[in-house]
Amino acid sequence: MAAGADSCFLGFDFSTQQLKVVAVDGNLEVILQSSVQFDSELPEFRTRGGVHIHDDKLTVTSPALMWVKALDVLLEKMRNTGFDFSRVKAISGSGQQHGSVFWRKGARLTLNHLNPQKHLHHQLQECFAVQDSPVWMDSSTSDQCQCLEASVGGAQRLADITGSRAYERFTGNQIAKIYHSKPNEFSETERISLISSFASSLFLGDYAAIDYSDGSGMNLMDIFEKQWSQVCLDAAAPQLAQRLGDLTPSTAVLGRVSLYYTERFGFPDSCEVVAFTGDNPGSLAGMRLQEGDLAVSLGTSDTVFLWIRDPRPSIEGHIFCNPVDCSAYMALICFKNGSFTRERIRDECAGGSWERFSSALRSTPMGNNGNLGVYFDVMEITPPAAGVLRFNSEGRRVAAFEDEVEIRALIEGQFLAKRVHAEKLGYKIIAGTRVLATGGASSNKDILQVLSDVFNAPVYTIDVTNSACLGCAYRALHGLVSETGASFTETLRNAPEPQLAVRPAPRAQEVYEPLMLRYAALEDQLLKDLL
Ligand SMILES: Nc1ncnc2c1ncn2[C@@H]1O[C@H](COP(=O)(O)OP(=O)(O)O)[C@@H](O)[C@H]1O
Ligand SMILES: O=C(CO)[C@@H](O)[C@H](O)COP(=O)(O)O
Repeated sequence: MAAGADSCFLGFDFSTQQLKVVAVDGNLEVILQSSVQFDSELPEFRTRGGVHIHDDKLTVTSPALMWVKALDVLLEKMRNTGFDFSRVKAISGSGQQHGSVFWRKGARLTLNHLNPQKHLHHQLQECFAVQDSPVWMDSSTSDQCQCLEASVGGAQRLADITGSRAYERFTGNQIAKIYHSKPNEFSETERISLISSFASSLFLGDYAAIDYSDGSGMNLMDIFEKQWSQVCLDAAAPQLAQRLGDLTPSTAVLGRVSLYYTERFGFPDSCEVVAFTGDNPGSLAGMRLQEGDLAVSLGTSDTVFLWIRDPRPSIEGHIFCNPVDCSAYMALICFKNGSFTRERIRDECAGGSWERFSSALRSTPMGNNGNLGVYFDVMEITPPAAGVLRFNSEGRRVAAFEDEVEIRALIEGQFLAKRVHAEKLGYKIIAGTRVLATGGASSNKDILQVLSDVFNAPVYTIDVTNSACLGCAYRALHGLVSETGASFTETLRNAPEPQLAVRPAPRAQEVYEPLMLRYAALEDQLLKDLL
């Protein structure tokens, strides 16, 4: 696409631990990256890792106002670096998936009349019927999940409609919980947004539609018809369709930025807002995933995802509508024990240093001399189990490993799980397979080496660890031309290609093939023991 070099596109990501932004110019070069860490830069909200874990250890929320204030701070940071907002032709963005924002009656009017002289968080503080938004780490809605599956005819039937069986963190089940446990707040709610559509609403100055791709993570949308499933809506709460508003293609232009941004920051009044989406769909765009590639995101959560044409929903994993091609889909598997578990082991076994953590990986052999572990500090999503288990080379359970062995056992266990579950979904590693890695931990080459060895495939990365932001800057650009039929791939053909980061070691296949079988058997045993 011929976008002038002096034009610019912004991609925001409202993720679990921070708000981030990437700006690319018309030549697709990254010209700015910035972020606001919730814990350290907005300490007044008292989050740890961006969230509040409640006393039941199952309910996990974040204050909706924290995300608003983070946007105030981020835009001011950008202005202070001299960023020229008048160049911005379009913006888009993403949010951690599944989380929900409950707007109070009257909030739309406030959004429509934002005063450019004041901060957003001052104007929107009364706008949330539920102050603490449920987020993806919540696993408190097992009852609602059972109820939803029963009302549509079972887990597989629900997956056939929505792309996933019922999952605790999925928005429909979270809405059902709020409807039953906070009836007053629910009746005060005029609109329910995903975090992605909440964020685009802030820029539009009006309620923004939920896009097909992030909408697929709600257990409420028919992913084939691309509309709300009435039977699912009815199972969650009454009159839900009007509270959710319309769905929209992920490539749609929703409208122009509100006057608030043109007057306060100097955005041009022609600046378009392209539908925001989920952070994993955003990453698919940022890494410009091709069919056959496997993406591994090592953010707060770990995820594995693929581009697929012919979706066959099952009771494990998720199918989402594809964010850049309306006729395609993406498959995703999510692991909750990702970065926080790596940080715990880093603190306990490497004195809090990633460098020492890495050096332990370098000094221990592939296969860890047969020592293997499962590290589910909190109830895992894939598979639904909790606990930390360690086994020595004879398959006997042991209470502890030495520090270096523990570090390798954690990382090998995490990646063996990813390969085992990707293969369960039908994915086969073949010659030519590329593993594309992203997220905070993808900056660690020693972690990537283990990933490459376990998958016996080369691992590629892009320059920007936050591929969701980059992908959304790309999506902003593509949104401007998508109505002409221009494909995302064609529009972004000149964007930088992912670069080879590491190759598998020669004996990797020989070492990890048997370990995969051992790991799969171990997980099966863990699940049987729980029954
Ligand atoms: N050198 C490193 N090695 C391993 N993990 C790292 C390293 N640097 C950062 N991380 C991890 O990256 C995580 C943040 O990843 P990020 O993708 O930014 O998260 P999110 O988008 O979910 O907010 C941190 O929690 C941290 O554990
Ligand atoms: O629940 C899921 C995906 O289904 C998570 O992947 C969230 O989308 C959180 O993302 P990060 O903040 O970890 O990137």
